[in-house]
Amino acid sequence: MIKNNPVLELKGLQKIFFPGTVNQRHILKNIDLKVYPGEFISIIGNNGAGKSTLINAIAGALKVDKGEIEILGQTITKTNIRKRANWIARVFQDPKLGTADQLSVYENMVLADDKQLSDYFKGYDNTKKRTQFASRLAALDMGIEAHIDTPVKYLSGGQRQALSLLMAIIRKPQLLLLDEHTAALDPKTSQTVMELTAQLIEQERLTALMITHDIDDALAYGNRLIMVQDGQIKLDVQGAEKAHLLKADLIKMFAI
Ligand SMILES: Nc1ncnc2c1ncn2[C@@H]1O[C@H](COP(=O)(O)OP(=O)(O)OP(=O)(O)O)[C@@H](O)[C@H]1O
Repeated sequence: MIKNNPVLELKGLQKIFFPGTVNQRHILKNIDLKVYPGEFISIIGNNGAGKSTLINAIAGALKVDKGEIEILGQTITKTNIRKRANWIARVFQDPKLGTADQLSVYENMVLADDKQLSDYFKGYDNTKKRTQFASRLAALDMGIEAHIDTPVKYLSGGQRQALSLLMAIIRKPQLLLLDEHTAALDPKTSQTVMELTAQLIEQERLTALMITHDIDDALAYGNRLIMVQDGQIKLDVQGAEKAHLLKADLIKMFAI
């Protein structure tokens, strides 16, 4: 099968914290990875394995010491986090991080959709945009559309995380990074947001990397699974191989 060009390519990524000191820690050890359009990759691994460091490096929140990062064949290793936001969107574990507390749901969505930001504040009739946003909120089926003018701080954690997700994808990013984005939610809400995530990724044909500690979710969702151990990719499976993976086998691998 001929594959498209990768959306993301990591070449020999290395990160060492506190180099040259007694606290030196080699966290990313020569990571090579190609991520193709439409892939939805779960990333699992022990605490401290380097998963968030990897995501931070891709998003531009952290500088790497060695290696290259490419998006759609363009090297972005030295591109700052703001510019990378043109291609990369992110949803964090804490629902509070993806939205602005004091602003309404509508205002938050305006900021996320900031291409026409000036239009919104020039007093234009934004009825069309409001209707569009309301219908996208209604599609989430989390009751947020009824609160479109409510400050986000009054939403539940699940509603807020669903809104963060919608805001992250509103401009169709080339790459969506999900950093344990359901971990702070109760089990039922976590499952609702997880299903919503999978649905949106499929509908919008997004490419996504999702860190999770939930092995069941890592197995049930996405079409590829990566295990990071001690700063290296220890397992990388997709398709039928992923579908046949057993939870017990993965748990055994954690112990190695
Ligand atoms: N900015 C930093 N400065 C120094 N050390 C850091 C920094 N960020 C992460 N580390 C260390 O790097 C190691 C890997 O952290 P990282 O957050 O990437 O792990 P993780 O796999 O995401 O773990 P978890 O599942 O617990 O979130 C940890 O030991 C952490 O303390």
